[in-house]
Amino acid sequence: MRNRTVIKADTRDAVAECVADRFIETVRTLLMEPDRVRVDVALSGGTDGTAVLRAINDSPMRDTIDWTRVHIWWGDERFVNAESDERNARGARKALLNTLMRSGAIDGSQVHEMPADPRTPEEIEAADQAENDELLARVTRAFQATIIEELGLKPTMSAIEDPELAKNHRTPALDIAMFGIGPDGHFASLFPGFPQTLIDDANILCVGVSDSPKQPPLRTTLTVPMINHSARVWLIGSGEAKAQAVKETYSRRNDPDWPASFARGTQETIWFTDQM
Ligand SMILES: O=C1O[C@H](COP(=O)(O)O)[C@@H](O)[C@H](O)[C@H]1O
Repeated sequence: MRNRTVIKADTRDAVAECVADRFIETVRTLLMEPDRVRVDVALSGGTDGTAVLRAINDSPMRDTIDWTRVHIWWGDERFVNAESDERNARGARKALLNTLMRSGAIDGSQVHEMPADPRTPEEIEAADQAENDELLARVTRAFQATIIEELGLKPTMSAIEDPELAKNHRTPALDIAMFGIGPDGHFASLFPGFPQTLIDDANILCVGVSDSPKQPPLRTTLTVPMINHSARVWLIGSGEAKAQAVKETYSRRNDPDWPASFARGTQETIWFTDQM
């Protein structure tokens, strides 16, 4: 098993601060690598994910990062109107990104939001599951093309026969992917017993969920193959409500009933908690 670690802090706030400190230090270190052009990170919504972003925002070390070379992604998103408070991206803007954008440290081209629902409330109300599935399939296919364009070329490029061409292609990979863990053990929008959790085709990087057990029902999410190409996968679960999920997801391997048990970074996989 590749590098599974638990980092424990005493309180929920201390967990968020600990992740924030590690995030800042890791990004700074990566940006110092001689060949490094940029760092790509995936953020999370939810209570823990948003607390981490606030802690980064409040850190005296925040501005020691050269944010002009940091690109922002999300592990999952709620497929609702772009301005909805339910959007993980909107939560992230309020907690951190607005500060960075206002100061000019980050610009819009570095922020890669997952798609929002373009429909009117009436159209959403009238849509059936088949229409939702079709729309989600369409927008996630388009977003997958963005991932490939930004983070590497086609994940199947290793199959290309021309070795010279193949050398220039890499599997899309994030440098840091952070996830909150739900009390049911979900991470991103990969829920217990859901088929999306079981996708193991490396060509499928991003998919839709039209019947999420957690509101809102329509979502987009990175898949396990995409997540597990990340160098560093960080899972955050604080508070008593997450205690069992943290324990089960850390101690199990690839258990569909505890989706975060599938998480595995190529360099490190860390559970941050105040519970174990
Ligand atoms: O719906 C979601 O839930 C998880 C966990 O959220 P929490 O409120 O239980 O901490 C979150 O990580 C994910 O990004 C979000 O879409």
